[in-house]
Amino acid sequence: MKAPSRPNRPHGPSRSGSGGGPGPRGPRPPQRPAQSAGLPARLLAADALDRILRGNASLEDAFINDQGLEPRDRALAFRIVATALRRLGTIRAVIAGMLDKGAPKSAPKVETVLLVGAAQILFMDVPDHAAVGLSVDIARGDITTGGFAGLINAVLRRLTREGKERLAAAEALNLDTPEWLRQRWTKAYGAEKAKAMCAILAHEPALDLTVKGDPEKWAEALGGEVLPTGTVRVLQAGAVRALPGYDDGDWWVQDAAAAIPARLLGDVAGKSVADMCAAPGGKTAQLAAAGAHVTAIDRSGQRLVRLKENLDRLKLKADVREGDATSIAAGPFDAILLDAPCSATGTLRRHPDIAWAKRPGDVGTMAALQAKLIDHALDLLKSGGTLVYATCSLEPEEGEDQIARVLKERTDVTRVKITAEDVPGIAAFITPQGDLRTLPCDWVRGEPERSGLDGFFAARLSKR
Ligand SMILES: C[S@@+](CC[C@H](N)C(=O)[O-])C[C@H]1O[C@@H](n2cnc3c(N)ncnc32)[C@H](O)[C@@H]1O
Repeated sequence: MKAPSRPNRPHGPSRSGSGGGPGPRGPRPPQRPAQSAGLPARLLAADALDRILRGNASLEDAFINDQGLEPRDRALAFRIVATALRRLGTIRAVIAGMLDKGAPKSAPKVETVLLVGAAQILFMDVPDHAAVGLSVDIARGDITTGGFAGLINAVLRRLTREGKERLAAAEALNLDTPEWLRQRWTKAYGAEKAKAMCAILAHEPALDLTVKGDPEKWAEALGGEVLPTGTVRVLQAGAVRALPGYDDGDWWVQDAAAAIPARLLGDVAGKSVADMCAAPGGKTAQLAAAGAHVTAIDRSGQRLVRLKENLDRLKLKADVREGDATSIAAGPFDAILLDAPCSATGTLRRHPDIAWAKRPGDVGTMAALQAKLIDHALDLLKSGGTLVYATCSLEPEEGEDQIARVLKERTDVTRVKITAEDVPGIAAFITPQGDLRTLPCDWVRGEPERSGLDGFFAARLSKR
């Protein structure tokens, strides 16, 4: 069963995977080829996955050191790792069922190589012999895993034969979303929504783009469709940088939900607007493209480098400032967008690593920081100015509860209810209180890969 990831044919090896008769631990691993065309992508995938699972790297950061790799190989490596992370609980259960003593503890990278191979065999349209053979090649090329090449070969070959039944049994256990998150979502949104959210997280999301010009034109050029909010959604066509319009700065990657908050500030042309937690700059770009004088603030210098690169590519301008938004001296501003740092549990479709990196305590830690950020943002706002607060979190402590607190504590602040007229297509996301709440399972648009959007919360406040 090769599902539910989207088809992906790597330009891979032609090796047969046959390696002679069985050895003491099962079939002998295939002979190592002189050069396998698909190997660089798998090596990068194994290295990145290892750094995520054992080095606490984020999915994004794990792919920073990929210089020199073909964009096509990089894109394939990324999809392998994202698939392995998206289905981590299930794949681990399947592998555990085939290893009496579990993966060797003395060589943790063996598990990584098995995960990389299993993700391809179970969920991607990669020929089985390529997935097995290249995993064995990775093992042989690493001193810590070389001695386990036979084991890896045997497990993965068995998986090609028995994967379907083993997958069905493991999938029934719902292991791909950590239990603490399932419980939280059930409490906040009910069992049915929580189940639907977990279900959509198993699927690779489409590529969402915010375009500078006419969305219809770009949807046609990229083979995508225009969503009700104006985002262009494309079933991913490989490397993003190779798509038409990238080099010319005609669009940028931004989830459909992430594109809504900046628009809740209304017409910002000519206004002074602070983007308080701005990097890597998706919302700064929206504000600048809408004609605002943007001050883009972020505490991370490294992330601001990316913001500047993004603005340069898009030919947009902002006053970029490195600083702590809980205390920075700036403004006052006509309007402020506070896209606050958060647990990011709304973005698991695109960042499946987050599900395994976060801990329950992170929600409270982020909520405390958000409260400080909101208070300072309000202080930097002109009287009569508008603040839009947003987080890509599904946790009420980082959304609804923040607004309830601020409205209770500050008499100089009122909620300006979000309405369906603010942004086309958002009516279904407006809460009874007049805030915005999207869930990953919203927007069912045919097959799951075309559906869904990030989980976001947004509220609009005005300072008297
Ligand atoms: C959700 S991301 C922002 C995404 C960005 N608005 C966009 O659309 O591309 C949160 C950002 O907050 C920044 N951040 C975290 N704590 C901060 C603080 N105290 N002051 C300023 N920025 C902070 C992080 O470095 C990160 O770039």
